[in-house]
Parts: sequence; C-alpha cells; structure tokens
Amino acid sequence: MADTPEFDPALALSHKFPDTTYSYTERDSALYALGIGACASNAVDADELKFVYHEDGQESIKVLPTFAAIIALGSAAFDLPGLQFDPRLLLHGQQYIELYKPFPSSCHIHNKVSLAGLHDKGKAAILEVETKSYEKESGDLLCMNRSTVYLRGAGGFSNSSKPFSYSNYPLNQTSAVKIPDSKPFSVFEDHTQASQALLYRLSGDYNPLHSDPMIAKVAGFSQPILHGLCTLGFAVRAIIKNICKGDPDMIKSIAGRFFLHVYPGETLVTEMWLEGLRVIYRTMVKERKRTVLSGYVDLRGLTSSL
Ligand SMILES: CCCCCCC[C@@H](O)CC(=O)SCCNC(=O)CCNC(=O)[C@H](O)C(C)(C)COP(=O)(O)OP(=O)(O)OC[C@H]1O[C@@H](n2cnc3c(N)ncnc32)[C@H](O)[C@@H]1OP(=O)(O)O
Repeated sequence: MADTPEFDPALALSHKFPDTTYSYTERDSALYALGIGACASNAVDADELKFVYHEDGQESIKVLPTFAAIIALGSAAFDLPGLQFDPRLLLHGQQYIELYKPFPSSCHIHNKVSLAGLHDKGKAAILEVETKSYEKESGDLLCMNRSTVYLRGAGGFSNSSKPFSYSNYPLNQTSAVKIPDSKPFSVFEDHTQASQALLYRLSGDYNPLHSDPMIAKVAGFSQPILHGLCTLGFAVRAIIKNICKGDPDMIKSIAGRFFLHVYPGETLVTEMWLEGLRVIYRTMVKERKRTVLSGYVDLRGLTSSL
C-alpha cells in the first residue's frame, strides 16, 4: 500500500486534462504497421502490403484501426493531483477503442482528454483515461480510446472501508469476456521478433520497461517486455486477416484486457469465435501456454464468404 495520505479522489475527478494535438503521415502509420508485425513473415502478403506500401492503383496506404491508440498516446498523462506512484511499476491493464470513420493516411488531430475511471484495489490503483480524437480540419470525431492503467503500489487511498470506485461509462463497454467452450472459428499463429518492442516503441511509446533491462528488473521482469498495445495490434491484425479478409474498415470497436506480459520473441496464438457481428478473441503465448490477452472486436458487417 502506498503512503498517499494526501490523495483526494474528489480532487482527482475534478482535474481538467489539457487538450493535446498529434500529427501523423503515411510514414508513421507504415512504421506502426511494421511494429505490430504486418508483412513480417511475408513481405508481399496480399492482405497486409497495403498497410506499408502503395499498391498499384491505390492512392495511399491504409491505416490499421489499432493505430487509434497511437493517436491518443500523447494524451496519456497519468499525473493526477496527489496521486503518487512509481512509473516503473505501471502496467497497461485494458484498452477500449471506438472507431467512427476510417483514418486518413495523414492527419492533424485534436485530442480531448478526461478521467473515465478511478478505482482503489488496495495493492494497486486503477486509472482510466478517455481520449476523443478529432480531425482538426473537418472537426470530425475519428475515434475514442479508453486506456486503463494498473498502478502497482498506488492503492489504499480510500477514505472509507468501502474501496473507492468510480467509472462514468456503460458496463457493456468493459473488456472482460467469457471465452466460449466451443472450438474456435479461426486460429492465427504469429511470431514476434526479439527486436519487436524496439521497433514498436518508435511509434511513440518510449516507456523504458520495453527497452531497458535494469528498469524491467525493477518492474519484476527478467527482461524488457512487449508493449500491451503491440500485443493488441497483433491480435486485431489476426482478426482483420482471418475474419475481415484484410479489410480494416470492417472494425467498429475493440476491447482487450492484458492478463500477462509477453516477452519479445515469443509466439502469439490468437483464437477467434464469431458471435453475430462480435469476434471474441483470446491470445496465448505458445511457449508458456498462457493467456496474455482477451477481449472482443465488433464488426460493421461480415464478408459474404463467412
Ligand atoms: C494510450 C495509453 C497507454 C497506456 C500506457 C501503457 C504504457 C505501456 O508502455 C505499459 C505496457 O504496455 S505494460 C505491458 C502490457 N501489460 C501487461 O503486461 C500487464 C499484464 N497483466 C498483469 O500482469 C496482471 O493482470 C496485473 C498485474 C495487471 C494484475 O494482476 P494482479 O495484481 O494479480 O491482479 P488481481 O489480484 O487478479 O486483481 C486485482 C484487481 O484488479 C483488477 N484487474 C486485474 N487485472 C486487471 C487488468 N489487466 N485490467 C484492469 N483491471 C485488472 C481485478 O479485476 C481485481 O479487481 P477486483 O478485486 O475488484 O475484481
């Protein structure tokens, strides 16, 4: 339990986050696609080349839907008044993304940030930050991200015997899913590279937990771990490939909960179940036979061949 006697949840909830901006070009979205393994095992993959290269007759490269989380990254300010925590112990717990229109291949973005949740789990504090991203030129809302961070050692701030818990969003948007007992509709196996986190970090998440062996040890890991959003990128890319037949614009929303860390170089096996327009998924590390991520992806429709 952290020594945070001055932490005042009401003060935290009234905190106004500053708006942020972000600009990207095709180069950024292509680098991101490579960071989540696009074309890693087949440089001319028919479903994935469009994310990194202009194919014949294509005006611009396509942007993957999980790039939404990169757009919101700069707004991930977790320094709330009075909340003390060791940033080296922060872990990404969950991510929820809503996509309102396909991303342009380059764009200037305006982010509006707010606190969507705050929970005292005793041994940890959970913080949920919501970011709405608008295209500057048109003013159109492009996407919404809700990032849940798990702050180990920062809990124990509740003033009453009932642990403090606040969230301002509907229960049906939580990332917890029940994995069906049935055989998966589809399974996709993919290898992360030993350098995966070093490549992924160039998209904007420079947390040294993913690159610095000493920081990783302080955080309790034998070596730097993969970014949670990189693992989520691998999982959603598997769904785009196996269920959406390579069409990223079929994705409407994405939810994922990180259960366990991934070491770069490990093999990810993503199982998918189709329930109407919802894909329930579970990603496991093959070498350790452990679930690292699960959640759901809602689709706008299904391809006729399914
Ligand atoms: C765009 C913005 C980006 C955000 C910044 C991200 C920065 C990045 O650089 C950082 C990263 O990418 S870190 C890498 C990815 N994340 C991980 O590897 C974490 C994997 N998960 C774990 O290790 C454990 O689940 C762990 C440690 C999280 C929890 O395990 P335990 O301590 O054993 O928890 P447990 O006792 O089971 O539960 C305690 C209460 O917490 C809730 N909870 C558990 N896991 C959660 C999770 N993943 N997300 C949200 N809540 C979670 C439980 O429900 C429980 O609450 P309750 O008692 O009320 O049920």
